[in-house]
Amino acid sequence: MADPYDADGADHAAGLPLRQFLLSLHYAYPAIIFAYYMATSTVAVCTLQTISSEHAHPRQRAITWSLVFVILTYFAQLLALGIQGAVRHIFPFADQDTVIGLMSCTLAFGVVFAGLSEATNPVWYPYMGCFGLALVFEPLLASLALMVRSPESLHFIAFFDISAAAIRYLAVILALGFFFEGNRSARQEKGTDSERQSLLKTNSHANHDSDSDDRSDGAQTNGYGSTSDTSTDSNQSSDTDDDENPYERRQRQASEAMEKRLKEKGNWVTYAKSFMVFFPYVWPVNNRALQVRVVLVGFCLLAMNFINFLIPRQLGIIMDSLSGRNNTNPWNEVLFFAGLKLVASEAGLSLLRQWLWIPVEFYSFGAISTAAYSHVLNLSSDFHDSKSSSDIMMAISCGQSISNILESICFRAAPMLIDMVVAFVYLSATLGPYEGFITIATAAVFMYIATRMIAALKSARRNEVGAWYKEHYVRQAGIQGWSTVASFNQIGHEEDRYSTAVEDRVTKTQKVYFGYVLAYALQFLVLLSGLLAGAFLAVYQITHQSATPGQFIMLLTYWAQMVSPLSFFAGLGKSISRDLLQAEQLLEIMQTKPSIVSKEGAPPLRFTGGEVCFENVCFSYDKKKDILKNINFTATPGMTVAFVGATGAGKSTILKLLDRFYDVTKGSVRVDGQDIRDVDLYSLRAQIGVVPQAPILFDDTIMNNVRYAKLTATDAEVHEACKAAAIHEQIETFSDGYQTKVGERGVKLSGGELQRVAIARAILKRPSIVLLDEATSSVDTETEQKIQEALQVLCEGRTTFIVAHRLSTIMNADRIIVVTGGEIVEQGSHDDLIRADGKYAELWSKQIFVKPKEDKEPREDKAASKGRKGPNIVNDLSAEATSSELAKVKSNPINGQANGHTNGQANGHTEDSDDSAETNGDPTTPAHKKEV
Ligand SMILES: Nc1ncnc2c1ncn2[C@@H]1O[C@H](COP(=O)(O)OP(=O)(O)OP(=O)(O)O)[C@@H](O)[C@H]1O
Repeated sequence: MADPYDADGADHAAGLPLRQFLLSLHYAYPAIIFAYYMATSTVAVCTLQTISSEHAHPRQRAITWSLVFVILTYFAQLLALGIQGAVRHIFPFADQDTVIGLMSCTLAFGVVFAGLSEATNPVWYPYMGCFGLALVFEPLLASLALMVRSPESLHFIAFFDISAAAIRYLAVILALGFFFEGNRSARQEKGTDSERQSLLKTNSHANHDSDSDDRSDGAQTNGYGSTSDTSTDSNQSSDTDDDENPYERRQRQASEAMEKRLKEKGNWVTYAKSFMVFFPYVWPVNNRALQVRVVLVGFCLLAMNFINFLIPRQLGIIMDSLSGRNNTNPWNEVLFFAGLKLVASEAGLSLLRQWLWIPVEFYSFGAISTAAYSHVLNLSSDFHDSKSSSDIMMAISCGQSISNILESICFRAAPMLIDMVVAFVYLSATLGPYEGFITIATAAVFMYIATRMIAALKSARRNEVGAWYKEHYVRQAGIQGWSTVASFNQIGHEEDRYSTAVEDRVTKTQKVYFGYVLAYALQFLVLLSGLLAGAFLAVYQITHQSATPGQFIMLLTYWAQMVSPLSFFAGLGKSISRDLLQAEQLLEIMQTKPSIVSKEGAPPLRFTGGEVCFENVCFSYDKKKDILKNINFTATPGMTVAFVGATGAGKSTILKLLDRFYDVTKGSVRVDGQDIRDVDLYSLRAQIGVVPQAPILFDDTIMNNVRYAKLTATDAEVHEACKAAAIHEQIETFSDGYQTKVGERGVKLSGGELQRVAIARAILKRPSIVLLDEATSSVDTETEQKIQEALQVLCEGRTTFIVAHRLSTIMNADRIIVVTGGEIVEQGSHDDLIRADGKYAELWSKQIFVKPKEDKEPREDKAASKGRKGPNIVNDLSAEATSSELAKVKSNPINGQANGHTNGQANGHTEDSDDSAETNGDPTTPAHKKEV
């Protein structure tokens, strides 16, 4: 390449070492600036200084303008050199290192400028460090440039250079000055800040584009990943629904969790370490064969890098061979090229790599999903009560994101980076540093534009997702609530609602789609400009015999090969942050420890009859509001204890403590003298059978649902349990009998059938302690009677705890405990409590519990069944019993009034209601009403 200094006589033999030094500085200076900026910015991000930096610098704008001047001076110098070259017909118009140095400085300071102009509250040392470096290097470069010039070469351009350098130096000093002056005035103002602070929240970042940096911006404004932090966003979002859709809510919660953990951990490195919990699932720890596969995949990737390097080179060789520039045989070269293409194709290395990788990938996916599912099942009630099941399921399915992150970094980013570095080095080596510079500058501009475009499309994308959820919701609501829609004649309304939602979604999708098309167009324009610049340079070199046509072809092929890595890198940050957010949701679950676990080495429960003792039990769900206060009672083996009281009093909570779904806050629960916290949890639950208020069945056959209590039970055992639960005959009438599918959560069964299947399930378990939580609620009289009969079978001889609102169902319990506001206010038998004339008597008087017992049983049988030692649950009141019970209540002065009132009501009903009429929530019939 021609050296203009020779033409100008600037290069002296005596100044050769200085010239060499200057040459290396031209390359080193921008490289140092760039390396320093990237390294310190990475440290600032990794150590969360970008998040904690909260105060805007008062002179940030002035500093940014100083930087603009610095960049402009480099431009001006380049322009002057170009003009001089054009006027004097010299090309290249100056030393290669001088021009590359100026261009690289423009690029390096351009990167610094891009960072500074986008940052709201920047961490300053990366920027100030660059200015500091400029303070040292600029005078050094300027004086060296002067020293290596001969006096006769000090014409106009030299003076221009010196002036530009001087202005630049001044701009650097000004930038530093602004920084320190701004700091000083900020410190002074800080003292008076508190007095001046507005009472209203200021929106200092209103115009700040959050999209530029998901992480830091969110943290600095409305929290990490905030969804409504900019005016742009809020404006754009205002035309959509204000409500947060489930996707946004999950994203926001994950962002908040991420920010919280980041702050706790202090930096990204320790934060990333917490993901090590997934290591055993991602890396096949105990599987040597899979480990070997991973290593081989690594070799495949390296081989692929090498092939990617060889292919463009080989094309160049073929070209030169065809044009006779080298002495190779084009046939052989083409054959070799074909071989390379085959190895690089989907049928070559790629196939091998996939074959090696697929088992590893599926190992990881399977291992994470199973571990997450198992972890969730082993978590305690507090976790399951506080999380929505859809969120948990979403989080479990996020396992894939962990392997996505690793795959993106190890198998895509790393090889692509190697490809790009190799291409850059090879192009610089074969076509000179100008070509190298063009490559790197194009890549930098491409990346900048691509990341900016992705960020700019963020809010449009968010709107699209919101519209998509809205459409989904409207559709789902219409279909699920079809009967309501149809019966209220609102089909037209629903159609309109849906079409509006679809229109809205389509408009927003189009916006996003068009945005992406535009972004791609812009990115490819950048690439095209770079390619054209590179191609012109190569053509110049070919015409000046310093390059071959083969190298030109090689250049074009490398450029084509660089497109996909560049696009990938532009979207890498975004995709990793999305995967990280998803992984965060799973990590949160995986880090949750079950609150109810068996103590280490806890012995199994020694069951000796089923005595249950609550001693000074206090409990709170949230450690703030006391739900149970000082609960004391003992149930002897085989006893039936009923809990009554107002809704929300804490009755079901008592049952949950016994089943150890929660642990007491104070006091203890003992079974046969053993604190349930000291025994094996599994052995405790093995002794307890629960019939909940709303039993949940699996979407499976009745047979399998009942058998769930004892997976080894035979069909005959299941039939027996169902007979005992008085549901067998009904099941037999179903078209598929025991093989009938019950539907999701048992929706295909009626309430009474569902409850009896649940009772059959509990009977099959043969528990020693029975918990019935309003097991006969919401069913008709006849079904209730059947259920009560089934319960008698279940509870016989077992310690039984019943929660009931209908007092008629528990009046024969051995002990009735009245709970009010989490405290036991009364306990005793029905008669004792009626006599005591307290809360229970009051409740009793309010309930008209008159219900006919169809006298199907012969009198003797009835007497026999009365004599049987059963669970003492009343399934009904006989007419005599009813009269005597009411007489008792009537004899109470306090109840006389109440009774008069209730009787009045009952009588009122008697006159004008039919057989199915209910009074005060209890079914009544004319037969009894007459008696009353
Ligand atoms: N998982 C939970 N987390 C927080 N609070 C809860 C939880 N479960 C119940 N509570 C609260 O505890 C109190 C007692 O609830 P509990 O279900 O024991 O009442 P209850 O007497 O059985 O009521 P009901 O007769 O209506 O079933 C209520 O105020 C309820 O809101």
